[in-house]
Amino acid sequence: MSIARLYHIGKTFLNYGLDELLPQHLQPWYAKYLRKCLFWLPNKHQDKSEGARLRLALQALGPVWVKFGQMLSTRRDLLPHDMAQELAQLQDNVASFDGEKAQRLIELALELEHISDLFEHFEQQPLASASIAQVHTAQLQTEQGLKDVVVKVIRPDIEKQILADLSLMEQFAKVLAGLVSESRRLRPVEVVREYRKTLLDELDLMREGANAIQLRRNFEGSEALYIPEVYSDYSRQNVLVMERIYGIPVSDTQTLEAQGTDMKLLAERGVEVFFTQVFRDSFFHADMHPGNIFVSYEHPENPQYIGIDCGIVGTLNREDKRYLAENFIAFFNRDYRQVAQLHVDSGWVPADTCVEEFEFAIRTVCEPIFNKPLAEISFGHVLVNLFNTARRFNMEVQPQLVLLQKTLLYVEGLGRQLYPQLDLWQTAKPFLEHWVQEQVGPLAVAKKLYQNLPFWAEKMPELPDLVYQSLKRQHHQVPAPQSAISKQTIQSVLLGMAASTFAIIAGLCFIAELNGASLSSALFACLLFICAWRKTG
Ligand SMILES: Nc1ncnc2c1ncn2[C@@H]1O[C@H](COP(=O)(O)OP(=O)(O)OP(=O)(O)O)[C@@H](O)[C@H]1O
Repeated sequence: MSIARLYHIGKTFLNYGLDELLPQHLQPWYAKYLRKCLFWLPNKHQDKSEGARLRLALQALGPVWVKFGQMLSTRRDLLPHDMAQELAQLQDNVASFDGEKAQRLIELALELEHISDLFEHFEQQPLASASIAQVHTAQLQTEQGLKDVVVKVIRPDIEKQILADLSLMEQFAKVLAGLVSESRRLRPVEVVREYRKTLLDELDLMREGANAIQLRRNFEGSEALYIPEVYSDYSRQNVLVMERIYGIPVSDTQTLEAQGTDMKLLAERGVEVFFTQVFRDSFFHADMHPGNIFVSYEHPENPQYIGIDCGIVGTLNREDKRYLAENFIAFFNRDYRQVAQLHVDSGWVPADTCVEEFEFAIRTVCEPIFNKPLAEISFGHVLVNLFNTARRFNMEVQPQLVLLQKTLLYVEGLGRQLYPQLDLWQTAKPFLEHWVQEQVGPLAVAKKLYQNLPFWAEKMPELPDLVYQSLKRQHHQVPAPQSAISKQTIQSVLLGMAASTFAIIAGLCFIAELNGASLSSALFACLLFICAWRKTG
């Protein structure tokens, strides 16, 4: 750890008066004493608000801290609203690095003698430059002809810098948590650890490439979302080559309106794409800030999103998805008992939680939200409130849910910016209800049968053998008078098995939309079940 860097960080903190963010009565005496000793580092920005001072300090400390501030701005569950708003203004204003250097890095990574061995034309002047990577345009000869591509390359030596700053950040977080017990509520160590993981993931472009390929596959042929093609043969840990897209930045509402984009449809599609990613695919783009979303120039009446930068993605398991969907539905039905019960059932809060008390707490926090018209309610804020309440009842922090809530806030903000009257609940409700229905309705049963089919297909040939052996055993063991009854039982078992087979066939035909075959198989299954039942009598 560099002493000079440590001093620089401490100086910046004090010059922006960040020590004053902690109320005096919470500061231990030795911290106050130390502050007095450092008299030559006064707060030079007393005229500014706390949020503005924090924003400026992070900006002064460089990209790793700026990105940290950007991440914090999305943690509305941890920060006061005005501070989060301030931090949301943080933009990475980084100078680009030398284009020739970028070219050399690409040549080295792709083992090229010269960049022209692979690319027809490589533009040394970067198209964009961000804190971690820089993007250059080029043309690539592919099987489909000459294609416009972009080459993303990680800044040289950035990893060392990031690791050094991250370890300093971790030390600060530990000191803060140790010195001021009140600050533990903000879980500084945990927040920094989460940030570390996100940042280190972003340093691996192979990972980003793989995520983009998966998302592209999930939305193949979709009218709502397009993900550019990744040329994985030319992807390395620090270099990513992908199709160049031409689109209107989603924040440029003026151009979108000028070309006659159906803004309502565009806003609704944003919500639809998000819920599809979460509930259908369990794989969602979790870095949906406006710089990563474009809208195609084509078909403004049927607008299509284009998504880039798939470095951060989230996933949810089946149970999380189901409880989440049911939570939303219960919440919008104002069924707080159900919300509380779902939190217990899902294991998000301990099993011994008093459901009545929890229900009451949720009601207290959430009922005021319904003072607004339904169309104005934010799903993201509903989740923030729910999680904050649940945390008081010892809910463990679930990183996948935090990521989801953060993305939801982005999606909502974006949707309302495009079309202020966007009714999120009306857009999402049919989707959620349909999804829940699919999980518990007859289709779900049929699907489960379908999923278990390989197991039954494997076991089926063994069944006659098993029945035969069981008959043989009975024949040897059971005394004569009872064998007549056993025969009936066996017949009933066999009929039951045949009935089950036809029920499975009916389910499969239903999935394959062969309704006639499904109905007749179902009828036949019923008939066999009745026969089996009569045999038991
Ligand atoms: N496939 C593409 N086609 C056209 N432009 C692109 C493409 N990919 C990236 N860009 C441009 O490069 C910019 C930076 O790309 P990207 O967001 O992937 O980099 P980043 O380093 O992850 O930035 P940040 O972390 O700030 O989001 C984008 O905002 C966009 O302008």
